[in-house]
Amino acid sequence: MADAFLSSPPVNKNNQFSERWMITSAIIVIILVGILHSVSKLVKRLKSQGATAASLPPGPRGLPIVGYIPFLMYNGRKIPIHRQFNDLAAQYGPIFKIWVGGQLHVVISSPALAKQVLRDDESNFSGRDLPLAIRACTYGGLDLAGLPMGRDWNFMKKVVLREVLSNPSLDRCYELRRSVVVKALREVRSGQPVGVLELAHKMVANATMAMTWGGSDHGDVVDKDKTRRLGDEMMTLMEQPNVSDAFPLLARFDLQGIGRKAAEAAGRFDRIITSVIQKRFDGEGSLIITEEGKEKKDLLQVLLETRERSGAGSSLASMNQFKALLLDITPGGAGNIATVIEWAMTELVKCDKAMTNVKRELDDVVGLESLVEDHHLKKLNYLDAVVKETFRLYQVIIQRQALQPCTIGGYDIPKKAKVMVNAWAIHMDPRLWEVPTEFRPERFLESGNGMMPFDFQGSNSHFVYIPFGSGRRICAGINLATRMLKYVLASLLHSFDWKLPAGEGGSTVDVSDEFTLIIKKKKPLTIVPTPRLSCPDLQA
Ligand code: HEM
Repeated sequence: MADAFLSSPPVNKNNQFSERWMITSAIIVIILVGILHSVSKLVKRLKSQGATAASLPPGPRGLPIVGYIPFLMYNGRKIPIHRQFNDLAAQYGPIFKIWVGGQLHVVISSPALAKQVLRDDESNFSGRDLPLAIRACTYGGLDLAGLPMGRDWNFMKKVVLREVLSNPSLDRCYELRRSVVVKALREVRSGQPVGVLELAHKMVANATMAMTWGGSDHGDVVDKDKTRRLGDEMMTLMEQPNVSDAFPLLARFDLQGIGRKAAEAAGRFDRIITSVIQKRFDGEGSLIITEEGKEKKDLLQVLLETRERSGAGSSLASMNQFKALLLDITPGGAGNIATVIEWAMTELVKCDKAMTNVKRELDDVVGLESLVEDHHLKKLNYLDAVVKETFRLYQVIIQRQALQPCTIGGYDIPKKAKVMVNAWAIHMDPRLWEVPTEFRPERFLESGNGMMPFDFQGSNSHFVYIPFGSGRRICAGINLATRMLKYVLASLLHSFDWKLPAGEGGSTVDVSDEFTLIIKKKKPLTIVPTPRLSCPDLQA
């Protein structure tokens, strides 16, 4: 972040130093004034809500004004935030606080307290404090993840769960994702190293776009690669730490330029989505007729028909909310899925036993003469366990905001405090999981320990397993995420044998991670494919 402050362009070599010094000093003064103002406002707010420092959760001392930011960012070891929070929980307990600039963050690391936040007291913890870049990219927070829980959110969530991303709707657009995935498999060359994240991202993002609005294969409206790159650009901006988020008074200065860049990228994305929707209103490209003569609807078509039925033009059905929802699906959801695929492949190339088991199951269920198809997925139990175990190891922090002052675990939580459930810490707790750091898909196949079977809702595992959050604000894309992830992962594993490049062994694979909005692999996984199917579909 410091670099961003100091990187104003030099005008003249001779006075470069004094120019920089003046700009830097000016920025520092603005920051200090802004920070002091934010802090004094916050102290007043806390006092007015009756929360005293003594009744807040315990936590590490930060520095005046900036709070704990320097320790999180410059601790010399670059430890990702989910791991730092886990270390702090070991010191301060399952609920602790830190100040990030003028903002109070409360971090939760136990199933019982997660249940209170996500389920028992969910309407109070249903807020989301959106970073400015996310607001800029989602029409001011109009996407489903950003909308406050209320009439519009209820309507949109119902539309998504019952119509757009329901299983029947995803069945209807299977051909659209299949054609993209098969095309990408055909492009994989035997013996040539493949960057797994890049390939998975291309497959998932293009397939998601094809499912969502038909893509360029069906209507020549959108250049898929260009749109995917634009989506990446937006995601990168959303993930960047922004000083304006920690010190809202500085937001108007947009010191890092993140707000401006995000608004500009969002404008370009909006033009794409608007042109796609306009074509639909003009009656173009709404239905796809497959080779078997069946009509298939893409997700946008389902969305527009639902909007029509619900009375188009009402505030509930505001067009920007619908457009923002498309952004949740792609690029938002697609990026998450590709990241989890890279983690799953990483664990499998490291673990011969799991790789052998998953391949044996694919051979039994699918056979070496066929590609994986959607209908096979329900029978792939070991693959299901691999996916669940990958979610356990690489899941993330669930972010909410308190809408009213309240208490958790006996501590006061003031209104507007950011409440973060560190799902990763819960998934890694040795009191809850046997050898939690080990990749062991079998733990999701076993039964009889009183907590099985694990699902993705949180409640039947007593909040020990919460990769998609829980309660009414639970992830809206579970169906799409799990079906797409299993389909792409199974297709890659069944179509090719994957080996590490010469000289690398399973034990040497780098598994270091970093936290942005999700847990990402720091060093991309590169592996080498050898075809294993005698299947005409793969011969282009
Ligand atoms: C690997 C895949 C994914 C993971 C691990 C994941 C995880 C999550 C988590 C942890 C939350 C917060 C839930 C809470 O606050 O309790 C969430 C919310 C959400 N996710 Fe996902 N997600 C994934 C994929 C997707 C996809 C593909 C979509 C596509 C539509 C999606 C759409 C959403 C939306 C709209 C919300 C906000 C729901 C609300 O606030 O009501 N996610 N997701």
